[in-house]
This record gives sequence, C-alpha cells and structure tokens, in this order.
Amino acid sequence: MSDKIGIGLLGLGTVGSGIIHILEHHKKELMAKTGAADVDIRRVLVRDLEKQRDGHVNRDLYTTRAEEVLEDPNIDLVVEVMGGVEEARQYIEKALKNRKHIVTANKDLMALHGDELLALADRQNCELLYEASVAGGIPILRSLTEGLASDRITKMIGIVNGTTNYMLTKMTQEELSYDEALQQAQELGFAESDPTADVEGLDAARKMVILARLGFYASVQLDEVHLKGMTAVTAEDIAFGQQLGYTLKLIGLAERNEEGVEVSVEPVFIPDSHPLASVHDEYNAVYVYGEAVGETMFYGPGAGSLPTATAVVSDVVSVIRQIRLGTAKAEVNLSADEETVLKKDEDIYAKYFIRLHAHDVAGAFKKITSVFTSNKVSFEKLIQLPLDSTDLAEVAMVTHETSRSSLEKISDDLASLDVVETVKSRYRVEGGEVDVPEQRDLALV
Ligand SMILES: NC(=O)C1=CN([C@@H]2O[C@H](COP(=O)(O)OP(=O)(O)OC[C@H]3O[C@@H](n4cnc5c(N)ncnc54)[C@H](OP(=O)(O)O)[C@@H]3O)[C@@H](O)[C@H]2O)C=CC1
Ligand SMILES: N[C@@H](CC=O)C(=O)O
Ligand code: NA
Repeated sequence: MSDKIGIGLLGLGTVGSGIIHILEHHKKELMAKTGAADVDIRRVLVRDLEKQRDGHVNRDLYTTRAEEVLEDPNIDLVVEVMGGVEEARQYIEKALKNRKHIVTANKDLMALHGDELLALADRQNCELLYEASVAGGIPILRSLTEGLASDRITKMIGIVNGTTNYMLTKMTQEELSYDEALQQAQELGFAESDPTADVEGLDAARKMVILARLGFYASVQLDEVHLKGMTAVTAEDIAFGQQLGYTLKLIGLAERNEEGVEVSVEPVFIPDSHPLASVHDEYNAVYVYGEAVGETMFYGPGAGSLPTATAVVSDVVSVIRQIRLGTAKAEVNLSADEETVLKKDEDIYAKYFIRLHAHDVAGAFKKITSVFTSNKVSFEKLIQLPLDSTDLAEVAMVTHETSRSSLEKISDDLASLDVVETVKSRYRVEGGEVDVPEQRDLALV
C-alpha cells in the first residue's frame, strides 16, 4: 500500500466540511501522528451537486452515485457523515465487504446496528470507529475503552445532546422561548436534520445505548431506554428549580448493579453546585463512576462542525496507524453481551421533585402528606409558595429515594385528591442535596 491513504467521504454538510478544514489546516500534525502517511480525499458523495459549499474540495470529486465511493479500489477508508439509518447501513456494509475501513459519526446507526456492523468489520479485518457519535469532540469512547479499560464502570451520567443543552441554557440565562432557542441551535449546526430527535431525547438515548455497550458490555435496545424529552419543559419549571438551587438538564443515565442495568434519558434537576450544572450551551459532559477510579468527568463541545470533525479525524488517524502496523481489525470484544438484564421499575430508585397546585384550604396539607405516608415515601424538602390572585398554592417537594413505580402511584394518588388542582410537573433529582429551607412558608394546614 502506498503512503497515501485514499479517503471516500459520504456527506459534506456541517461535519463533512469540518473534516475538510482539519485535513487542510492540520496537515503537519496529521503527518507526524500517522507516521508520515498523507491522506487524499478521492471521492465525495453528496445529494445536490449544484449546492454552493465552503472549503477547497475539487468539485470534480463530487458524486451522487454511492458506488463511485464504495467500489473505488483507490479508496482505503470510507468516512460516513451523511446521517440517516438505512442508506448509511447499506453503504457501510458494502464498503466493509469491499474491505474498506470505516469511520462514522452516526449514532442512529451505531445504536441500532452497531453489533452487527462491528461483527462484519471484524470478519473483514477492517476497522470501524465511531468516536464522533457520542458527545461530539469529547474522546469519551476512547476513554472508556482505553483510559478506563482496567476499571469496572458502574454508572454514567451525561449531558450528551448539544442542542437541548444549548436550548436549556438560553431559556434559563437569556429567557429565550423554546422556539427561539431551537432555531438558534439549528442555525449553529448543532441540531439533527430532524430536530425532534434532539428535543424528544432520542438522540441522547442513542448515545446512551452506545455508552452502555462500551461501559458495561450491555445490550440495551433503543426502545428499552426510559425516555422523556424536553418538549414538556416550561420556563416555569426552570425558574422554580432555580429558586430551589437546582439546574434543569436533559440527562442520560446508565447504571448497573446486581439487579441489572438501567438506561434513561429525561430532564433532571441537578444541584447548582454539581459540576454537570455548569455545563452550558452546546457543551456536553459525561460523569463516569468506576469502582476503582471513583468519579471522573469528561467535558467538551458536544456538537458543531469542527469539534465533531476533530473526533472523526482522530479516528482516521487511528485507522491509518493500524493500517500501517498491519493490525487493523474491529474491536469485537466491545460489542454487547447478549444476556443483559434490565432493571424493573420497582428496582429503579431515585429522588424526585414534584410540583403541584393545591387549593389553599384547611386540611389540604394533611391530605397531601398522607399520600406520601400511605406509599411509605418520605420527603427531604417541602416548600410552599402562594400563587398570585388565586386561592391556589404552589407546593413542591423533593422525595427521599423511591422507586419509579412508587412515584407513578404517588402522582396518581395526588392527582385524585380533591385539594389538588393539578400535578404540574415531576422530575428526577440526581447529584446530591441542595440547601433548601425546609417546609418554608406553610400556609396549608
Ligand atoms: N452536526 C453535529 O454537530 C453532529 C453531527 N453528528 C452526526 O454526523 C452526521 C452528519 O451530520 P451533519 O453534518 O450535521 O449533517 P448535514 O445535514 O449538515 O450533512 C449531511 C451531508 O450528507 C449528504 N447526504 C445526506 N443524505 C444523503 C444521501 N442519501 N445521499 C447523498 N448524500 C447525502 C448531504 O448532501 P447535500 O449537502 O448535498 O445536502 C450533506 O452534505 C449525522 O449522522 C449526525 O448525527 C454527530 C455529532 C455532531
Ligand atoms: N444533534 C446532536 C449533534 C451531535 O451529536 C446534538 O445536538 O448533540
Ligand atoms: Na466523542
């Protein structure tokens, strides 16, 4: 093989153009790190040949015919940054069958078909790397598989979607509306082509499936992730949390213990003092608990052209090194364990924040607290604030640890009380306690 490595690029959008930028501007570093192997972009698959694009790609390289990339014998490595599942899967399979190495940023694909693609890559003696698929520019997959290879990971809590973190930051700090914040995230290139995947939590769920596979060797299917996006989050919830010393974040959580594995994505209240609460804008962070190492946090930009492209090109460097050493092969030992047991709702324990509107009448407080007593759940904090110009009071509590099934029962029981007008919201609470004055301003008796 010549020292020039031929690359075929599938896609030249936000991430693809970042890849071109890095290959052009970091040539010297890349040459040094790959042992003087030069890379040469030999074909670029796009959808629209006429589109005006930034960067210096020779337009003659553009094609709309995938075979011109997948079957070109001068292409050693295919970089897939086009997105989507079915076409991308077919293209990657075809490229692997033609003995081409793969680097992809596609979490949708790796969450759904990662196991089978890794097995195929292994059979073909090809590399298949996907660092950019989780938490953009943070080298989290490499940290789990290499840096923490000797440890037993028990829990990962992460902000793994840049779009929603950007939106929550702007809604909290600049009081932007949900729609304004989403539009900005789209304009900045953070959002998926269909942003419902971001705001409904599916993008984060895909990333957590990948993290659970690498961290725990767990085979968790997407539909087994407990999933709640941020579409129902209101400015009121955010403001209420702020008053109590909490920051609301869309959190991906993966945990394992003797009862099994749990993977969830949902808006969670984090104490302001917790490091995850200071992760703003499109930044991501993954907090990893290892039995031996204790707690570590990986932080960095989770979306955007250059940060994501950094991860892609670093994977390209890894592949080139393996090609030069003659050791290229997918790491199948990183594919999932078939016997993953999922925890049941009654075994999933957490603290919860519950906010409700109650009628400010005699006996209301007793009825509300009796729901908790009868469900054998106590609370850590309880506060009440009057609501302007109504006979209603706003009551919020943070429970002690309780199971997810018991939370459902408590919510139903509260909603059925005559003194409760509405259960406004409930959020999981993670990351320790905050110093909230207990039972403040209790008007309900
Ligand atoms: N944006 C980000 O911050 C991050 C993105 N990712 C992932 O990276 C991948 C790419 O994302 P991004 O760059 O933002 O996406 P874009 O929509 O900006 O770019 C997609 C590119 O792929 C081309 N393309 C899409 N479908 C086809 C097709 N069927 N045939 C030929 N060409 C096609 C498009 O062509 P044309 O230009 O002609 O329309 C475009 O150049 C996705 O998997 C995404 O999830 C991962 C981490 C972060
Ligand atoms: N849409 C994703 C892009 C990176 O994975 C996000 O916002 O995090
Ligand atoms: Na990454």
